[in-house]
Formats: sequence, C-alpha cells, structure tokens
Amino acid sequence: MANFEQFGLDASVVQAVTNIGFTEATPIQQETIELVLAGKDVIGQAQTGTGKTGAFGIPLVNRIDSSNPLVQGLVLAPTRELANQVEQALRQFGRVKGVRTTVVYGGEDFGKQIRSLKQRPHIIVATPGRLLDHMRRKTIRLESIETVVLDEADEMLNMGFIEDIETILAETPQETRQTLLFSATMPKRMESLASKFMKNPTRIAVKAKEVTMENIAQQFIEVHEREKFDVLCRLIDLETPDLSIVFGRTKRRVDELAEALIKRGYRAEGLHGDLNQAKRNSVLRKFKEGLIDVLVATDVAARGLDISGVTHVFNFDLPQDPESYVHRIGRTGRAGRSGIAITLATKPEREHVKLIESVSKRRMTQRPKPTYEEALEGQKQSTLNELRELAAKGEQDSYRVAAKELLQETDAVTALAAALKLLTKEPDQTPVKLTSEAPLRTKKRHGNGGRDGRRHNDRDRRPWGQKRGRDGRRSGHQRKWASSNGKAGKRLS
Ligand SMILES: Nc1ncnc2c1ncn2[C@@H]1O[C@H](COP(=O)(O)OP(=O)(O)OP(=O)(O)O)[C@@H](O)[C@H]1O
Ligand SMILES: [Mg+2]
Repeated sequence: MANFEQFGLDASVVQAVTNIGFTEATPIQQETIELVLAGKDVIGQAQTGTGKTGAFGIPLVNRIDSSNPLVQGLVLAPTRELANQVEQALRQFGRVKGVRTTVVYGGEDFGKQIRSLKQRPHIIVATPGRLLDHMRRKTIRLESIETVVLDEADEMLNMGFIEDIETILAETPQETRQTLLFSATMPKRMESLASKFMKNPTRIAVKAKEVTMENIAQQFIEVHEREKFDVLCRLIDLETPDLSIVFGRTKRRVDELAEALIKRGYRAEGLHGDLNQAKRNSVLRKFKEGLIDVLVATDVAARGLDISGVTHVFNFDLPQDPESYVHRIGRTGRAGRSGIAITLATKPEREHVKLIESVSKRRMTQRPKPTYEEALEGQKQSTLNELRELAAKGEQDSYRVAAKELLQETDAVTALAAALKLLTKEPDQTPVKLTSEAPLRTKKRHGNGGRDGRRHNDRDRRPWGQKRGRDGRRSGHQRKWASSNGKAGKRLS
C-alpha cells in the first residue's frame, strides 16, 4: 500500500495530509496523484466515497506556487454545499504549504465574496453560475489559471451547465491549461466534453461491474404509494440508523415528508434548492452535528456530500436516472465503512428498478415490508443497548437510592420493564397527509442519457441539455482511510 511520500509531493503537503489523518493513499489517489503532478489531463472515475477529492486536490495544491499571488487553480462543483466541502478539503491539504483558497456560489452576498477574492486566493472553488457572474463583473479573471477541475463533471452536464462551462473554459489559457474531470459515474456523453476540452487525457476508471460499492447493502421493498410513509417510519424504527438521508423526488415532496416525520416524533429537516442559503447551511450543519437524525432531501444532496455517520440512505422515491441512484446511495458506506441503502418502489416502477440494477451492475435484495411488531422490537433493542452501555459505565450514583426504593415496592423485572417502556419510542402512527406522486415511468435510454419523460419544474435539477439559470447548491469530514474496516483498501484495488 502506498503512503503519500512516494509520489514526489512537497514535504509540506505530505505533512498536511498526515495531519488530517490520511496514512495511505486510496486506490484512485494512487493512480492519479503522479499524473496530475506531471501536469497531465485526467479523467478519474472511482466509486463514491473513495477519496476523489484528494485524488485531484492533493496534487492540485502541490502544483500551486504559493509565492505567486495569482489565482492558479479553479474547481467547479454542481452545488453550493459541495463547493463548500471541496474548498474546506483543499484548504486542509494546502494549509502547511500556505495555499489560499476561497469559494464562491450563488445565494450569497457578492460583497463578502469580493472581500475574500481580494485576499488573493490561489484556488477558487465555484458553482458555474456565480463564477460567471464574477467574471462579468471582472471580480474574477481566469487568464492565470493553470488547472481546472470539474468535480461531478457528468452532473454539471445533467444540470444544463454545459454552455456555462464552455464560456468559463474559454476564458482560461487554452494552450497550457490542465483539465481534470472526476465523478463516480462517467456516462458515454462525457466523451464529447472530454474530446472538446481535454488534451490527450489519461482515463482512470473503475470496472463497469464495480460502479457501486460492495460495502453498501442494497435492498428494495415493493410498496403501494399510500403505504410508503408508514413503511419508511417502520424502517427507521427497526433499523435505528445513526444518521440517515431520505431522498424525495420533488421539493414539495421533501417539505411534506420532513413535516410528516417531525409530526411522528423524528428529528428531521428538509434540504432543497428553494430554501434560502442560510437555511440550507443551517440544516446541513445541524445534520452533521447530529442535532437532526434524518435529512430529507432532493437530489441536491445526492452528489459528493461527505457526512460521517450516515448509516442509511432511503430512496423514498426512485431517482429519475440510474446515475443518480449510484450517487444517492453513495452518501453512506464512505471511506471503507459499511452502509445500507433501501429503495421503495411501487409495482409499476419495477422496470425502473431493473434499469437501475443494470446500470449499477448490482442486484438489490428484495425484502418484505417491516411490520409494526418488528419496528417496536427494533426500538426496544435500541433502548436496551443504551441501557446496557449506561449500566456498564456505572455513572448512576445519584439514582441508586431511588432505584433501591423502587425495588422495595416492586420486583426487578417489573421495574425494568416499566423503565424500558418509558424509554422506548413506540412506533408512532399519527395520521399524516402526503400528496401522492405518480409512479416514475421508464423510458428507453436514448442518447440524451435517459432523462425521464416527466419534467417536473418542482425538481431540483434541469433536464439534460436545458440551460440552467443561476447556480446550484451543497460540506466535510476527515478521518483515517479504512479506520473501521481494515480490508477496505484491498477491496477497492
Ligand atoms: N487517503 C485517505 N485516507 C483516509 N481517509 C480518506 C483518504 N482519502 C479520502 N478519505 C476520506 O474519505 C471520505 C470520502 O472522500 P471523498 O469525499 O473525496 O470521496 P469521493 O470519491 O469524492 O466520493 P463522491 O463520489 O461521493 O464524491 C472523506 O471523508 C475523506 O476525508
Ligand atoms: Mg467527491
């Protein structure tokens, strides 16, 4: 296994990476770091959660001349939250070397961004729309850019950012520019972008049958539309996730789902593109801090977001395309950890499930709908585990007298059973109202990448090819690769 010293990186960059806690390069990092250092154009495809940010970010900061005040690196990301997260990662990689980074995205004050641009960042991370605005205002110039990275390149095409990206790339030095494309999915249509903007790129790709991670258990449950919500609640009760993400198809759906979950006593909040940026930031922060356990989101949260502790992804509604499925479920099972992805599908949607399976090259295991009894049992076990842990810690001195008094009145089993009942969140059946969604219908995939026929303007993404208005949306955590699973590195290679 490779450590970071062997790639010819500056000692300051190796130091920064070590400080973060990375000891070994992940497979995609092993393959791309030297190429990027050498100035080559690279198309990097590797599964979700396997360190692509480091694969481009570590050599990128290494290439920066930190004594030169000009901006040298540009990273584009499809959403605001992701742009934020990537900038945080780059800042960490470049900290010891003294590389300055900044991030610009829509929905935020220009003034603040202009002030940060005046600090002469070496690398700018941006969403395409806001970057263009800055270019028009001449608050960002790209003629000194040496390296451009398109993170989630295929998604930026999906979102209709292609013209924006062409405009941006045209403002960077054509002859000398290094261009890097990264994503877990590289659909065929990426080729035209690559051939147009890249010079003899090296392709690093995972094998087709390894598009999704094997450490993510993929399951699906066949449901009727009207029972979906009860099934979701029972799943949460039964599975007792640490953190989970529930994906809904539309913004309205996300709002309704979050509200319904809250009504049933879950700590949930919604995230989608119609919320103002302050709200989006606060929801994501609360989720990372564990102040909420369930993040309900549109596909705005499907790509790139790296949040530790997400043990479960629920596809309440099917994603509109198979690539989106790969990215959604990739919000769990990151950095060698395991995760569970559960997809709810109605009977008419079976075909769509098959299409997803054929693209992700993995079968989903069908499981039955959880029963009320199973949900209750899950909650009981969870309470029992917490009780066991607390008892083992033995820090209940101030409760011992009361406990003894209780045991004089009633036998131990009765007393404990009452405590368990009190502490257990029994499955809540409060009636809730959700507007029902028509099932997703499968259309044959054409050259347009199989965007579904139903175009719903309540969605967070533009259909393929359609020009987007301003800008997208989407933040970070560092830990040791394979910290919880020593085998992860091997499995990936
Ligand atoms: N060499 C390493 N050692 C330990 N942890 C690492 C290493 N490289 C990356 N990680 C951690 O792995 C996690 C996933 O990394 P990252 O977000 O870059 O994945 P990704 O491949 O970009 O995934 P996605 O396709 O979802 O965007 C992060 O928490 C990151 O800090
Ligand atoms: Mg990523």
